[in-house]
Amino acid sequence: MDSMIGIIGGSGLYQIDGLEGASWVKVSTPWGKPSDEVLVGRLGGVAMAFLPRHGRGHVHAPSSVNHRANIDALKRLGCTDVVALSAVGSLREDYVPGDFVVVDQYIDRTFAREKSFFGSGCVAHVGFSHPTCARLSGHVATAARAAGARVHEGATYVAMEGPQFSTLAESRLYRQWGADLIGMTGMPEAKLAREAELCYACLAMVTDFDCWHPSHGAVDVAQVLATMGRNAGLARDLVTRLPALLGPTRALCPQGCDRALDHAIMTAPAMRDPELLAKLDAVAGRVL
Ligand SMILES: CSC[C@H]1O[C@H](OP(=O)(O)O)[C@H](O)[C@@H]1O
Ligand SMILES: Nc1ncnc2[nH]cnc12
Repeated sequence: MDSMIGIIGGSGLYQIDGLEGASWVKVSTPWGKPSDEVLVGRLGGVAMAFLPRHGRGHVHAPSSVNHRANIDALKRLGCTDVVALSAVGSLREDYVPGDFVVVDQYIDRTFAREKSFFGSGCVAHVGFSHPTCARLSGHVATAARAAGARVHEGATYVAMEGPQFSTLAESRLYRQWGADLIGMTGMPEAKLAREAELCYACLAMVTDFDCWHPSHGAVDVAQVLATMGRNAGLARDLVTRLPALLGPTRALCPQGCDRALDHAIMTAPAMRDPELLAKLDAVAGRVL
């Protein structure tokens, strides 16, 4: 199968450079509008698609990002792999602003978002014990190191609703839970990518110490933007290294991300809602 790499850019990363034949493409989805048009092109012989999560100019708040439309649009364009870039606060002493961290677990504290493509009329339960793709995450770590970043592999990301930053009590609680990083957008993006059978990896860029650290002031947007400003070049550089690592064609995912729906759908074929099935054409067409 041909590879196509989708990149979701987070706060401070609203475009990438170097795509050959690049153009912004409007993608319609049955789930509404994606955050923006998608920048589609090729790099090193591999197709790539870039979508800024908050839209160019940062117009969508964390709770109003249409993650279903974003993931559907990338799947519909033919993406096989999705790399999500995210600004995060660190909940650990040893993950400092400027570090890059490959996420491998999540705690979902969001509550005001659509979290599934499925529902009444077509019920599905995908496995999610390992929410990211280990193969893709490995390539992302390699690319980030090659670009010169300090990289940590394996971290738990707590996704909060926002848009306000956390209270001190919450920040301390998340540390006690064993969370390493905090952000507002990792969920339900990762859940939806799994439902859409996409290999998904998240590279988090530490911008601050949230508010728990006794020797650092509480996070504010100025801090996040200042760190992102220093890191955006690194982020763009590592993205250009991914095609050579993934290659133009791709073997089946060893972890089965690309077959997540094989045994997930519960609703009897005769009882499925044709309207919902039509909306699931890109996400679940393989098994419906
Ligand atoms: C500008 S700080 C809060 C904002 O930054 C992060 O966004 P993203 O994950 O898209 O990089 C965080 O989740 C909040 O949305
Ligand atoms: N401290 C923090 N909390 C939530 N989201 C963030 N994004 C960047 N820093 C953050």
